[in-house]
Amino acid sequence: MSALDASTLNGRLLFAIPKKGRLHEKCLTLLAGADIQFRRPNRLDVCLVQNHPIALVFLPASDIPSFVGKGNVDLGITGHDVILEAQMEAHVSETLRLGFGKCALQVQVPEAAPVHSVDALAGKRIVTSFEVLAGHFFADVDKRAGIESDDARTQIEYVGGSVEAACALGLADGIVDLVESGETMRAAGLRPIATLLQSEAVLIRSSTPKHAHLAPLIDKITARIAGVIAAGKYVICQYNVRRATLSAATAITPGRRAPTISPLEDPEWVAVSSMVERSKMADVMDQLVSVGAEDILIFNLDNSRV
Ligand SMILES: Nc1ncnc2c1ncn2[C@@H]1O[C@H](COP(=O)(O)OP(=O)(O)OP(=O)(O)O)[C@@H](O)[C@H]1O
Ligand SMILES: O=P(O)(O)OC[C@H]1O[C@H](OP(=O)(O)OP(=O)(O)O)[C@H](O)[C@@H]1O
Ligand SMILES: [Mg+2]
Repeated sequence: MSALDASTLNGRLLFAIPKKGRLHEKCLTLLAGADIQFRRPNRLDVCLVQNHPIALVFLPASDIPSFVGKGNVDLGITGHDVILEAQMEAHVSETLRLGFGKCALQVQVPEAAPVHSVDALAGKRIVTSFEVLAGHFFADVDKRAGIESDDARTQIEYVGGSVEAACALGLADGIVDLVESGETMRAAGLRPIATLLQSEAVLIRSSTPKHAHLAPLIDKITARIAGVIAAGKYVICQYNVRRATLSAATAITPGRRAPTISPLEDPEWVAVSSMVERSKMADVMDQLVSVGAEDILIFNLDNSRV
């Protein structure tokens, strides 16, 4: 493939995808589920989609909010946390929560430190990749502590990664970093003392789009991605139940709109089919058994439009 230039991209919807890190692989799975076909030549961060007038732009997750917010890129996937850090929440609309990349931004201190609330960190040194959010948070802490002189304020220092090493290296009294399983935090001998925010991956578009003609394609891609996400979130639960206990069973599986009820050859029995949240599936099956349902089956969904 020849090198890309601006004319090749002309008229195409630009869709930003995290080029590395925790969100990258999950985004590729989503694109495949939405049938967005592309071949990414080695090292190239822009590539054309074969079956839609779209170009994918592979960028660091933290740069995506400003590209979309300023309207250079039409659509993007990134973390809610980095939208707030980039101060782009007024410039992008978060149109879909994607259910992955879930984590919390927390203040952490060494296990053994005699620090039990953030107020004890007023005027101390904080290392983070989230200097804007940490700056606002500790400005409030300083205010509560009555710190007014610039010299006495909590110092916020930016690092690009491996934030958890800062305390052990003697660079910080505390850090502000993301926590998912807590494994990194515990391995670094740290414990959380406050949570700034919860985050997950989101689909975003510009609040002031530059390319009005792309709106229908943006809506179509959004609907496809929503379908893939819903297919992962729900299962189909099918079972047989006596007509006499049907209402008790359908109260357990009301479905999204209503359960499908089909007659069986035996007039005393019916088959019920209903969408159930995957996370509630085991509980729902237990409850169905307790009201006399039989032959309970669970089916995965490959895709959906719900
Ligand atoms: N441990 C985690 N679990 C879940 N989501 C996470 C985790 N760490 C980061 N994220 C989410 O992923 C986004 C991108 O962070 P990540 O650290 O993966 O990117 P990066 O810094 O570009 O990559 P890398 O750290 O590999 O250089 C974050 O803004 C956050 O929303
Ligand atoms: O609670 P856990 O499941 O352990 O996840 C949290 C870790 O994940 C991220 O690091 P990443 O993998 O992006 O490495 P980095 O520090 O080099 O950015 C984050 O900065 C934490 O260090
Ligand atoms: Mg990282």
